[in-house]
Amino acid sequence: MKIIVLGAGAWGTALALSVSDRHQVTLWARSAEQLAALRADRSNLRYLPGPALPAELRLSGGPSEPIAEAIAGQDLIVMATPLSAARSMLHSLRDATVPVAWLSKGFEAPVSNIPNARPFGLMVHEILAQVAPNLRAGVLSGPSFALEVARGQPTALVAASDSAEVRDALVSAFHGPNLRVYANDDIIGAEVGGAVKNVLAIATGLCDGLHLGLNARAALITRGLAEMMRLGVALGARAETFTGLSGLGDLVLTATGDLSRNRKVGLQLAEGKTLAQAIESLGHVAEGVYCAHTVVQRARLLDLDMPISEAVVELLEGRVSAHDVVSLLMEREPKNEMV
Ligand SMILES: NC(=O)C1=CN([C@@H]2O[C@H](COP(=O)(O)OP(=O)(O)OC[C@H]3O[C@@H](n4cnc5c(N)ncnc54)[C@H](O)[C@@H]3O)[C@@H](O)[C@H]2O)C=CC1
Ligand SMILES: O=C(CO)COP(=O)(O)O
Repeated sequence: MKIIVLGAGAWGTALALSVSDRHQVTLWARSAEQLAALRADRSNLRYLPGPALPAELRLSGGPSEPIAEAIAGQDLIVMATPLSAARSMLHSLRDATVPVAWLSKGFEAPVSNIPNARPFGLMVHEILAQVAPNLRAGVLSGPSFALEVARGQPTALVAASDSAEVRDALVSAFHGPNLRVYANDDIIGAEVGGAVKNVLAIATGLCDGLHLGLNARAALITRGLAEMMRLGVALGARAETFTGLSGLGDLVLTATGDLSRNRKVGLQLAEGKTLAQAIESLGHVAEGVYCAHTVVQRARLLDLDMPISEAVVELLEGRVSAHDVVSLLMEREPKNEMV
């Protein structure tokens, strides 16, 4: 199979190199500088230091090879950019005739300069319906730190799409000895899980950075899962998807794993760093920072209670301090668990 991965950050690089022994894989970098560095180093020192790029992995990109040229003749196109690039990338791919998958996990920031745009941020499948309705596409999600996948450590993913052809293409492309890829037709559930777990990982990082203890962390993960499920079901997802890889699976990984950038943001805010300092020190995207506001905004429009996500927004937007977030959550009125 010929696969092109558009975007040479940590995750695109890891996924591309992990299957380059079995497929003809091209990793496409946006800028000429990034492409030159990948070619010179045969490693992605900026975004994924450590793993070498296998000799079989093809490298392309930069202005001399725009997306339209790069995707010609490919069997599968993978968008490996942050969510903020999804709209423009889907626009460039709108006439593609082969399956397309995206890896980003989040909600877009609200777009105000698009005629008839909804007044709240969208998930990628909703952007797809606006800008590329004829594309056959889906998301590849689930608990997967890039570095572990690049090292060949066992990982399970979920390929979610309403198109069986797209699900099958993703399983054929990525299922193998180190990666298990499960199919799911609940794309809403997969996208809500992937986005909300990033917001919750900021909360859990904060909790651990403040040394609140393991009881508090377990409570945050469990009540966070309830929030994720509440929003997802209200948006049209199936409840059971949230007990799967893109829900509970990715929430546990991101909330507890120190490789998580979102968790690191919470840990650094607990240390007294500013949000700008935390973002600067990462050098990678932490999607929870950019989608927390939208998660809460969409929940409010649906009249849903998401207190942990609300507390993260209060913190990120500077209205409460790290220490006050705890009282914000603990001093709430008692309520029934299963509502
Ligand atoms: N790193 C990880 O372990 C995982 C990340 N993800 C998700 O995948 C997405 C990408 O994450 P990472 O690769 O880790 O981010 P990263 O911060 O390591 O790299 C982002 C890459 O996207 C490129 N980029 C940005 N805008 C672009 C555009 N318009 N066109 C082409 N390239 C562009 C940047 O140059 C950079 O190479 C995020 O939404 C993240 O939540 C999902 C699973 C695992
Ligand atoms: O999505 C991820 C793992 O599944 C990566 O999480 P972070 O973006 O928080 O590093």
